[in-house]
Amino acid sequence: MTKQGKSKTEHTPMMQQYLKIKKQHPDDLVFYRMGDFYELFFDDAKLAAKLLDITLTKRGQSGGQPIPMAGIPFHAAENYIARLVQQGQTVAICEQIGDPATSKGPVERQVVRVLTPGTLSDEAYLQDRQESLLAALFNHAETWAIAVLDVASGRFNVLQTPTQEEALNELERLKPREILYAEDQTQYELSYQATWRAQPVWLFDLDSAVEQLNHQFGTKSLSGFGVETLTEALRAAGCLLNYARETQRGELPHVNAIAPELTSDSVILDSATRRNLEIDINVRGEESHTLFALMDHCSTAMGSRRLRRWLNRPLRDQDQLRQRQAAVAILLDDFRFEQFQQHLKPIGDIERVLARVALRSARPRDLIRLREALAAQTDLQSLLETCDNNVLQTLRSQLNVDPKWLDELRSAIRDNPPVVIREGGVIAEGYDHELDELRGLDSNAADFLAEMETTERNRTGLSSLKVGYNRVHGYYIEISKAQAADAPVEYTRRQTLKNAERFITPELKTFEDKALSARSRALAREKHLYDELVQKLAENLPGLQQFCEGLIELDVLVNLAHCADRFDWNQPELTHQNILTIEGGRHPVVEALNDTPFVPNSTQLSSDCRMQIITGPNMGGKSTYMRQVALIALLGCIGSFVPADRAVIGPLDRIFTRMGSSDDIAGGRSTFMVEMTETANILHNATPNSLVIMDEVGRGTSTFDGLSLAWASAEQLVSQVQALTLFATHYFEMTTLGETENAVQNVHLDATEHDDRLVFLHRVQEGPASQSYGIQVAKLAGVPETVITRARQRLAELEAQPSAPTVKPEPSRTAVVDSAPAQADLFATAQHPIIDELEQLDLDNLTPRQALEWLYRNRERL
Ligand SMILES: Nc1ncnc2c1ncn2[C@@H]1O[C@H](COP(=O)(O)OP(=O)(O)OP(=O)(O)O)[C@@H](O)[C@H]1O
Repeated sequence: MTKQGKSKTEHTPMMQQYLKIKKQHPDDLVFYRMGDFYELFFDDAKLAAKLLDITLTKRGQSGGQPIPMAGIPFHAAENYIARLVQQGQTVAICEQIGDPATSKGPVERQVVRVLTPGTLSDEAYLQDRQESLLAALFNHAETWAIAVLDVASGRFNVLQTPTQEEALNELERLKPREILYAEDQTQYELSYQATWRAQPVWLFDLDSAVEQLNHQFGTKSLSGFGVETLTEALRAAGCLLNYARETQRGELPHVNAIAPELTSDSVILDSATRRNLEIDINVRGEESHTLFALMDHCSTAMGSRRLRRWLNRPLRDQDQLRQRQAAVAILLDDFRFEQFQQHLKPIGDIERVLARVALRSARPRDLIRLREALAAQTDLQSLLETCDNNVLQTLRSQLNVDPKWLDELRSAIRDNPPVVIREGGVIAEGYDHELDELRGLDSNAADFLAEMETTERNRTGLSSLKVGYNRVHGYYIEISKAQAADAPVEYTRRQTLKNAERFITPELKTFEDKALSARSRALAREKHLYDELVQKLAENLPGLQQFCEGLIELDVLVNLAHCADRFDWNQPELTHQNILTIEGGRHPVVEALNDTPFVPNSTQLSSDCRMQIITGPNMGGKSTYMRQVALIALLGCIGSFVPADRAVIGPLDRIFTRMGSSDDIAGGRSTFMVEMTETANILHNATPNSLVIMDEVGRGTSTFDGLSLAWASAEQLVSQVQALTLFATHYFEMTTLGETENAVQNVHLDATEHDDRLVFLHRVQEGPASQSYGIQVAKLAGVPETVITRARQRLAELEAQPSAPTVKPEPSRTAVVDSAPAQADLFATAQHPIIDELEQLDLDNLTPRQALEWLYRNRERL
């Protein structure tokens, strides 16, 4: 049992206060403010000491037991809190709100904020180029609902899906740091670290959700947002809003709208596809060498976050995509994007600044950032004026903000203000008459002190005499130890230092009272003015948010133009025909990383050819080729130009990939199980508008099982599903599928042996591959020579067998294995040279001796 359980009367009054607060926050680490420290007690202290690697101490005794305690200096708390929250903890900040001078017993304290992984808005806790989202998941019957809020920007979305699997896919796309769910429902394993938090079921009540949301947006009905019928999503949204308010301990005025995200609007990418295409996380779970890492040259952090969101949610609305393309094309003209970049680069993260304005936690430097952004308005608008394009003209009008805000911020805030308003020095001179006057009194002090120092030094003849000020002890006259004994009698000792004594005089005391009061009045005035300014900005939030939205979208479009120019990408054509044509396509990331020139390849998928069966040696470039096709399609669906000489992209609804393999140890699934689950998902959900990438399906099991499964899956995809499919395989027999299915084309990647070296051509050519080169590739990879030699021998033996064992078809497999040849590996198809020679022997004209010699010679070769 923890010590918190002890009877209340056994604790000191302060501990009683602490325990009362802790009881209301059983799951949070309570940061209990004591002077210049936040203290944690009992189990909180032990956990924090472990997670932060700080010292665990003891504080006196309570209830007869020493109290475990860990302390964090107030001024360094942000860093510690950030580390705790990153590790999935929640922190309740409990401040002193009473006045210690007048309090009887412990000072009154209150939790002023709860920091949780999904509700952060302070700069110190957030990653620049990544959103930190809060979500709520709710399931009722056949509906799965997600509400998602970015507290740091105010964006609030809801969506519903008909299956759990799709809902989990959406969570994988959004990657919320914290997910709320009803306590009678389940939490799920996701591929990234998310904190799941159970909430009482009644918080998902529909009526109170609708009421809360209307209250939040100041509306009577939610129909204007297009979410009225999404009842399950509204229940999730209600619970989420309540939680966000609780943690912020206040209103969220920047959350002023809710928007539905319809899954039917986007090209769906499941989590396996997201991982395989390495959109913003590579297969090793890192950010490097991803499409996002390659493309992110956004000028602002908020632009980067938006680009990431676009890449993760490609769109189906071709009109919208064409408009984006047209905007990118205009920005490319005369390198216009470079001029925009110049003006966008100095702009800070005002999306988050505005959220902090709304939450009244904006710091002086936030306002400077806002000021800098507003200062770019005129230049950006006049640049946009020259762009004849709908999207860019809409952005231009979005950037319209009343110039009075820029004027106000210019006149109100000093150029290099301190980090916090606490010590003052933020409000500029000339902004407020009263403040200037109070400051005047304070600065006159400097003259007064200098004058006093001279007079007193002359009067006393003490050369070491100095007049000074320090925050703790106030004003003083300092005299060195050696001369201190000669201080005049009216000097009263105030403080003793190692080498000096400090004194006060009645005259200095009177001055001190006056100066300190002017200083504290000036500080109070400054704080008041600052709060008033933030309040005024907060009241004008929608206009500023619209300005910010305009900047973000402009930044992303400018970035797309930058990429098109830098990587030599071209504008794809979007069509309603169900085709995918690529000429001279490249894999953008492989191309950028490789030292050697990238070999472009073309692709043609249409009703005549719905599936390419791709064969070729390991390392030949099959995976790269297939990924490049998917990435080109994806880029086309965000409105970007693409790495190809020419591309025509039909209407896509989903991109599926089944590639590589990894154990899902956490989920308890073997490599083969993962492979088959992903294959099942594709076979169930792909449509003729889906792009399907299958890499080596079936390789995780025995040859015949694997080949049969690969065959049947491919057959189903091409004949029933009719999806646009790229199917790479090492099962050479798969290349005969085209004999029965017209819409199947064989292509291969090739290699040649040159001076005993294997050279990969990386060129996609028509027809099936003729050789596997597996052993040569193994040699390249450094497999020991003895093993390579033995492998060659074994290969020859296998190839020399008259025929490999045939499969006895089970009834259910008949269709597959009827046409599946006996030996299932590409190695086996190349005829051994000895058999070639044997076939060519002219037996009728061979002497017995010659025949025997031939036998001896060739036995040696085996
Ligand atoms: N078109 C290309 N141009 C230049 N280099 C390429 C090209 N395609 C692939 N490569 C290079 O070849 C390497 C191997 O390619 P990839 O992984 O696609 O081969 P693979 O055929 O899928 O191999 P495996 O069957 O072993 O998975 C890549 O890492 C890349 O460096």
